[in-house]
Amino acid sequence: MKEKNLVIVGGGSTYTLGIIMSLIEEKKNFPLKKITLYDIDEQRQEKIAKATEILLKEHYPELKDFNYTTDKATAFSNIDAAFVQIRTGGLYMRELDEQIPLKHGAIGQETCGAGGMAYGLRSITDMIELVNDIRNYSNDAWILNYTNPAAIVGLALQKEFPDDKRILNICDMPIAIMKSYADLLEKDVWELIPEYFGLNHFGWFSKILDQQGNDLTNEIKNNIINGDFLPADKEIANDESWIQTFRKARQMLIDFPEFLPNTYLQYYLYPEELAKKETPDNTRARQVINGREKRVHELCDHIIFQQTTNDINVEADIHGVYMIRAAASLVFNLKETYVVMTENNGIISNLPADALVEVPAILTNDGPKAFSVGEIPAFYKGLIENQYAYEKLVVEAYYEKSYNKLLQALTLNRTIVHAPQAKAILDDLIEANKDYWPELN
Ligand SMILES: NC(=O)c1ccc[n+]([C@@H]2O[C@H](COP(=O)([O-])OP(=O)(O)OC[C@H]3O[C@@H](n4cnc5c(N)ncnc54)[C@H](O)[C@@H]3O)[C@@H](O)[C@H]2O)c1
Ligand SMILES: O=P(O)(O)OC[C@H]1O[C@H](O[C@H]2[C@H](O)[C@@H](O)[C@@H](O)O[C@@H]2CO)[C@H](O)[C@@H](O)[C@@H]1O
Ligand SMILES: [Mn+2]
Repeated sequence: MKEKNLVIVGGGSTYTLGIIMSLIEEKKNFPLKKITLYDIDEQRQEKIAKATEILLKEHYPELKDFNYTTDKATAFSNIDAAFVQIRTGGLYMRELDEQIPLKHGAIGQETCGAGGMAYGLRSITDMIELVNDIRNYSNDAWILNYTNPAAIVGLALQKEFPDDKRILNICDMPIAIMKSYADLLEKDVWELIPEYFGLNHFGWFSKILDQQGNDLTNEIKNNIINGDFLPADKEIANDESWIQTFRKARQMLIDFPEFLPNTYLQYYLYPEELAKKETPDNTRARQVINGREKRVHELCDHIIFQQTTNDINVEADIHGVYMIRAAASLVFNLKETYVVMTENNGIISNLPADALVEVPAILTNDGPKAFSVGEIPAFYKGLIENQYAYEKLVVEAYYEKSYNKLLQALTLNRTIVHAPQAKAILDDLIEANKDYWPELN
């Protein structure tokens, strides 16, 4: 395989070091000539980049070039793939996204409900600009976007770049859940073949098969109902919030036993219960600031101080490996199957054609080729249509600068429902996001 050039956009992200470690482990699957980190925050990126430089020198000596920059021309010229992982407004704004709805009794969450809507309206402008910038310099590069809320960002990109077939919106949640299934079954996650349908952070596994075609679904369901379903990926295995989230899958399965749920459905199925559990001074953003962000920055400081990675474990994580293998399948036309987002166009036959559905697809150099799902039952169809209407209204509201459409969107969202509550949350979010959102009519 000919070596490729990769840029990681949002180089200062808490995920970059994990991606680099995963690129090291996956170098045979996705051989690289050059890695570039790009960020708008020079200082935040520098810490990660300096540690990355040492890591790569010691573990990826074959790599011909590593650099980090805030210059778009340097970052985006002559690249084959871009991983995009930005956070407009940073963790500071994430905390407000989580606290503001909570103040009004609703779920505060990074991608679900009102918090997700606020984050979506912030992300769209930057994501459109980034895609245009990348296309200015590298017209054929594959753009893997996992900037959140991926459902809303993905819909906006689909609207803005309808003819660009080299943008793939992708999320690691399905594979992270499959990793937990694999642990229950004492199998390797890559041996499992998923049948999955829905929207991003809003879907279900209808079946899990092994490589021989044996159906493992009932065994998984029994294990979840009779055992303790826990996060398995090392990144989240000891994280109390993720432990509680995975455990909630048992309740979802008892209440709705037909399909295996994405863990994010907890926010839509039990909104009042989950909102009551949240505390405004310790929402997830605060936990990430005191947890993953602190851990990653301390690790970088340690590597930079020692000028070696000799005393640390260089370990890939499921998030990084998933993005890298999916990218390799696109770039090298490997025709492997991954759960990704793609325009519906009849894949789920009783959902709108323009919905951005999350389903298994073969990743080729001509883009994702999704397997047909067919008709889905009324309960799932109803839930998805409601959620899709919310997502679509958010994107329309962004383009039309429409207060009214945002109010409609929030009122539709299952984490809110009540119009006066939606209005109060929206008014507070407008104030908090005045530096980021379009001015509404
Ligand atoms: N879809 C998924 O499965 C998935 C999984 C993990 C993370 N994510 C997403 O990845 C992103 C990064 O998460 P994080 O917690 O590491 O956040 P973070 O704040 O630590 O990192 C984001 C980085 O992006 C930079 N940035 C912001 N705007 C930018 C722009 N316009 N251009 C270039 N860089 C910019 C910031 O300076 C920061 O260094 C978030 O959107 C998060 O939701 C998605
Ligand atoms: O609350 P956070 O910031 O810890 O996580 C939010 C993200 O959660 C999912 O992704 C990952 C997680 O980020 C990562 O560390 C991994 O090891 O496990 C999680 C589940 O796969 C989600 O898919 C992302 O969209 C969220 O941003
Ligand atoms: Mn995700």
